[in-house]
Amino acid sequence: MTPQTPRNELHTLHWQMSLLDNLDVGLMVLDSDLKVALWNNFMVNHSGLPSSQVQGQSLFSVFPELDTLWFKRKLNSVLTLDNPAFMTWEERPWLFRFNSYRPITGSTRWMYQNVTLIPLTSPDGKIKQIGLIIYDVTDEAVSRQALEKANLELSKLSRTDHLTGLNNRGYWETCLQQEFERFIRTQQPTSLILLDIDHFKQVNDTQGHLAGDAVIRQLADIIRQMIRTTDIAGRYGGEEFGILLLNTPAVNAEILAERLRYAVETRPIAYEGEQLMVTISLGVAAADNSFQDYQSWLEKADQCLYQAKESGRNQFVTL
Ligand SMILES: Nc1nc2c(ncn2[C@@H]2O[C@H](COP(=O)(O)OP(=O)(O)OP(=O)(O)O)[C@@H](O)[C@H]2O)c(=O)[nH]1
Repeated sequence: MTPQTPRNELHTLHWQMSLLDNLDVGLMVLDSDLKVALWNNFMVNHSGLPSSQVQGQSLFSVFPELDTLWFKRKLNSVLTLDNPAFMTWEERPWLFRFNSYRPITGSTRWMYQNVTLIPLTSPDGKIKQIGLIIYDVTDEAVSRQALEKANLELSKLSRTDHLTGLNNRGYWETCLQQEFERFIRTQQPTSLILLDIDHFKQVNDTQGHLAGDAVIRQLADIIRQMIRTTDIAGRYGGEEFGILLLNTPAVNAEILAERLRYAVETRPIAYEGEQLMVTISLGVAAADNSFQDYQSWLEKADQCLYQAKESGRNQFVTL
């Protein structure tokens, strides 16, 4: 070693510290008694606390809002197992409640963080410390959440009927199939109502297609108001609707069928200053072990609906 070496090492250490200080990630070192030993500029800027105010202080006295029990357990496991640990924003959005200053993500108030905890050992292997690296992942978190929201919206749209907001035929039929399979497994009573607007062609022909649409929407509203949250309603065809009633025997499904029939018969539909009156016919069929598949169940309800039409409309039929 030349006499210059210590000065060179000091010099190297100095610029290394300067680099660490100016990294765009949070760096901090905790002693084994959880006092702060290093606090870089990122932490100063985002916490508003200068190094002089934090260094040598217990982390938990500087940040009383930290979840002490949980975080101490994490820190202790890093110290005792000598293994790094990671915390992602999906588990906990942030460790330190710093404001978010990201320009493209003005929608969030707090900075989302990923945190890495690293066990640090002194050259003699005796003194243990923990290094914390805090990453600002606000942009990633916000765009991921926006994407998830958009996907949810898309999947909702793909199973929704545009005119009524009820489930569309494809999705509703999938539910029907699932519920039929559940019935076979559990033998819990499950019923199905198919309903259709009477002489709907006349509404279209005399009042126009838009009036017809208003009638379909109003009927969907009545269905929505009258069913339970566990029931599943869908627009099966043009002016035909299906309702799946979970945990409901036919006798109770008939009560709902009659309530719907009565509500439609007695509630005039306002359309462009006119009061339109319509009626509906309904077929009610409970799931049965004799059905081969869900289509047989649907056919049974359709036969009932057909009989209701044949018997004069504005009524329900159960077979
Ligand atoms: N306005 C409107 N009409 C529709 C829609 N979908 C289907 N229709 C009409 O619904 C009518 C169905 O007529 P039909 O199947 O003959 O039955 P109906 O006149 O209701 O007679 P019954 O069912 O026997 O009482 C047709 O005129 C279709 O054009 C829709 O989304 N909007």
